Amino acid sequence: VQPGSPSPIPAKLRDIQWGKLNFLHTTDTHGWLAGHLQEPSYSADWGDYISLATRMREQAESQGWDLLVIDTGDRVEGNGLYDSSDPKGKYLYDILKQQPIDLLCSGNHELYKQNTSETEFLTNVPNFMDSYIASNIDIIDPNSAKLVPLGPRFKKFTTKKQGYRIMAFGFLFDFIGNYNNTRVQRVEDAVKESWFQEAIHDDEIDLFIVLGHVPVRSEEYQAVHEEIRNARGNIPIQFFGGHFHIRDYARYDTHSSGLASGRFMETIGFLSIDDVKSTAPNFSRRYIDNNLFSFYHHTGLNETNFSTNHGRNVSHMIQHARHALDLDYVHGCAPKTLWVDRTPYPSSDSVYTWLETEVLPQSIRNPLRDGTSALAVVNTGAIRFDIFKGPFTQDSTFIVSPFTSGFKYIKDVPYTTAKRIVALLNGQTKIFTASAQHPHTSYCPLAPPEQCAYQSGNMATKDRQTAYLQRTSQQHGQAIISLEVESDPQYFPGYTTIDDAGDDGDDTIHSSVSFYQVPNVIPTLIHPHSTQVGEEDLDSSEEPSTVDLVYVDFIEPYIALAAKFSGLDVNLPQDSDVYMDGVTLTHLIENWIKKNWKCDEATS
Ligand SMILES: O=c1ccn([C@@H]2O[C@H](COP(=O)(O)O)[C@@H](O)[C@H]2O)c(=O)[nH]1
Repeated sequence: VQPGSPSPIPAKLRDIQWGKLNFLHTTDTHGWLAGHLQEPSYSADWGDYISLATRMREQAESQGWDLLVIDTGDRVEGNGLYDSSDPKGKYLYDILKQQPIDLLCSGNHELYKQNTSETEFLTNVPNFMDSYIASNIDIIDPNSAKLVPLGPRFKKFTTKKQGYRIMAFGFLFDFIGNYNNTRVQRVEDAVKESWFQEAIHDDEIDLFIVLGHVPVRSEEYQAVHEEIRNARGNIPIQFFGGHFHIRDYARYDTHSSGLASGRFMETIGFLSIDDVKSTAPNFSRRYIDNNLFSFYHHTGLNETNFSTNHGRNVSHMIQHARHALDLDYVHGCAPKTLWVDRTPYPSSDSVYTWLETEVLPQSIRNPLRDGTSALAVVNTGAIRFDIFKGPFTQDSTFIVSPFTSGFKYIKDVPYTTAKRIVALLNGQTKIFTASAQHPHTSYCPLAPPEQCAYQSGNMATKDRQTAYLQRTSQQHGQAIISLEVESDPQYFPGYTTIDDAGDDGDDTIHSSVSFYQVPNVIPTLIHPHSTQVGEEDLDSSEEPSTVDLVYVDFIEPYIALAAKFSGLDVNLPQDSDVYMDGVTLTHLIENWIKKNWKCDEATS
């Protein structure tokens, strides 16, 4: 663990159930290799995870069983350890590669920017060699300028102890937001390729493993499942997924299942199959809270014999990197906790309400447009994490808002049209999220990813969810999107997952936390600033007739689409301009906090 990280709180735990074949799974770690320094439940770091995998592998192998380690992508963007260095990821890749990962693949965040995907290709793929699978991603090789596979399309191997013959694939969902130096083939098309058909017809296979940065309930995985089933009947298939940042476990049939292991190093997913070759293989899943209390419990070890030298050294590497990046530097102190979706929006504890009532009105400004009102539109997915009461550090800056998008604007838009654009972006028709042809699309580009799981309505135990949601919406006037289990004062709050195997998947027995729906975008009307020195800003209670429509440039394609539907005659990007040169949402938030959140006894 990192110095200063909080000790885990002892809790009642459910055991893991070992099988002859066992897996540890991470996904959507987004640079959180130091663990959570403000949350005891998730305070273990990548070094501790290395110790866990080593100890569990030792124990499995001593019984003649196998253990495989899997990661399903989005390892970058979302934490100071990755985002605050120059170049980004200066320390991350060396730390990541310390864990012997047996199978890994790319997420969408590895592909948003040219330099990220090129680093993936030139550094991370070689670090993991043939374990890195890219079944549907190509990249323009920066050396040859040729389009080549990002990594091998599949991996065939035999497990060390049981000798299971495995064929593994590694997919990315049908992502369309990648930079133009990469090509993502639709999964539904990739499975029709001859290399895939040959691979699934290989007779010398006991088990297929499909890993992917793909939600476990998705059209993409349905297509892979169907293709393998059609070719190979009842052969066991184990899927590992991610992207929606949720814990989830789907049973597709008696011989296949899919595990999703959360986000941000909160969860280490465990899965076992016993026995792959039997007529009725038994699958067992567990979502392990990422802390030493859980790790000691599941290995039967303790603080004197759990950590390996290698694990401890990696914790030191992380500590050194955090120190070099000055991640503990305090910019200010939050007077209270602000939540992404653990409180209704709008409300005084919502990070979005804080943004739209305080940060944006006081920070969005273009002196050249001082006489004009602005409607600032920020996508809710641009905010990645909660802000906890207390010190707001250099690390927190990137945890909350890691992206490098600036602000652009369309000038002099009729205010009614601007409001219509916002309404469309937030619309129930879901034209920007899902369509009639693809109601369960994995791509929902505006809101935080966990919201997409709820938007697509494609969750476990749907009937129970629906009944519950109807009841709670009536009670609270706003949709709550998680199920509550009985709350019990002897438990502290945390994940209480309901999946296709029931409600006993989490290792730690928690009391439940409610999650609420948030819109795709939040609009903030900013009244004109005075152009005269010393004059007060104009106070306008009246609605403006026109506004500058200001937005984070990441959402420009969706603004363009909504503008078209709203009858606004603009051609983007030609008709838009930079609103605040070189300023990102991250800068705005950091500067506002420096000015407004002083540390004193009450807040630090
Ligand atoms: O530059 C960016 C990139 C992404 N976003 C937001 O993030 C989600 C995707 O998050 P995942 O971790 O891949 O699930 C996307 O929907 C956007 O809302 C962003 O705002 N800016």
